[in-house]
Amino acid sequence: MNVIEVENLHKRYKDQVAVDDVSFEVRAGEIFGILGPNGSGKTTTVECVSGLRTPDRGTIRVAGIDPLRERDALHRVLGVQLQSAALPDKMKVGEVLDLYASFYPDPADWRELLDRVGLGAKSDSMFGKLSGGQRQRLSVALALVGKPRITVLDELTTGLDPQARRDTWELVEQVRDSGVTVVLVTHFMEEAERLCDRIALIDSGRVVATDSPAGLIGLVGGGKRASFRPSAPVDDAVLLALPEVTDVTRTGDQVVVTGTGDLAVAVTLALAERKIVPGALHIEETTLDDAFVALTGRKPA
Ligand SMILES: Nc1ncnc2c1ncn2[C@@H]1O[C@H](COP(=O)(O)OP(=O)(O)OP(=O)(O)O)[C@@H](O)[C@H]1O
Repeated sequence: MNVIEVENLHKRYKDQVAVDDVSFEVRAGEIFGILGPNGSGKTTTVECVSGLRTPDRGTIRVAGIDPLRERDALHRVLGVQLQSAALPDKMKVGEVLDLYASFYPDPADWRELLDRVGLGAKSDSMFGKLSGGQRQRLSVALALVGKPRITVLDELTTGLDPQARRDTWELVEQVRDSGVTVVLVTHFMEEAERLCDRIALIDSGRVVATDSPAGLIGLVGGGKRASFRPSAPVDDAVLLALPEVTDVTRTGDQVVVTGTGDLAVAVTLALAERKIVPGALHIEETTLDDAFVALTGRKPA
């Protein structure tokens, strides 16, 4: 079942087209990633979905609700955490939650919510004293205080250290596992690959592809990559003749072979038959980064 449907969304700011033509569906119970480099139109897209901006064209439905026409109904099903929520430094965490809870007719028990996001001991702390990771956790609690069916989390881990980022990822999974559909906006390929059930890959205001992380990687041939420095010259044709190999590129004396299956074994055997040693052999799985580069023709920002 789809809980969000976006069709042909277009939004321009004066002479800047932020969202050119974006369509996607979000299914109930998934973590859906909106992934793309800075400035690709992700925030504008979710602001339109959240009823905070008026699209120039296109249709949006959130649990069947038109975000612009039925704001109160939207408010009941969708909890939003947008980038850099500004809260007064001197406000206590508990006071912030009390305030947000007062916006809803039937709010969640915010103390329980604070425990869930790992801030149970912080209700008397001032917002200004929280670390970056704690602020992000609080922002997740604020997005959930209205007991939404769907939540939008925008650039949740930007600026966090690796441990805080991993903790936040676990929290997002817990939110999904508690039955809330999550729309996760991110420009971190690794984050999307690790967390999302499906991803809309966005570039310059357009959806380049929508699929599971494995599906996106599969779209570009998927599989593996082996790079090495051969001890003697080897023709591309020798490598391309192997059924596991789909492509061979070279940078200086380094050879990069992409393919599938037992790529490294096939390549090293073929080289061994010619008494060539693959120096500095390095084997990698194709990542979303690679898929992004292949699908857009450029590096992620
Ligand atoms: N309020 C605004 N007025 C004018 N231009 C804007 C405004 N908001 C965004 N833009 C421009 O629209 C484009 C898309 O921005 P948007 O914030 O939606 O992208 P994004 O993918 O979320 O990027 P980021 O991750 O950097 O926030 C950018 O070129 C941005 O400069």
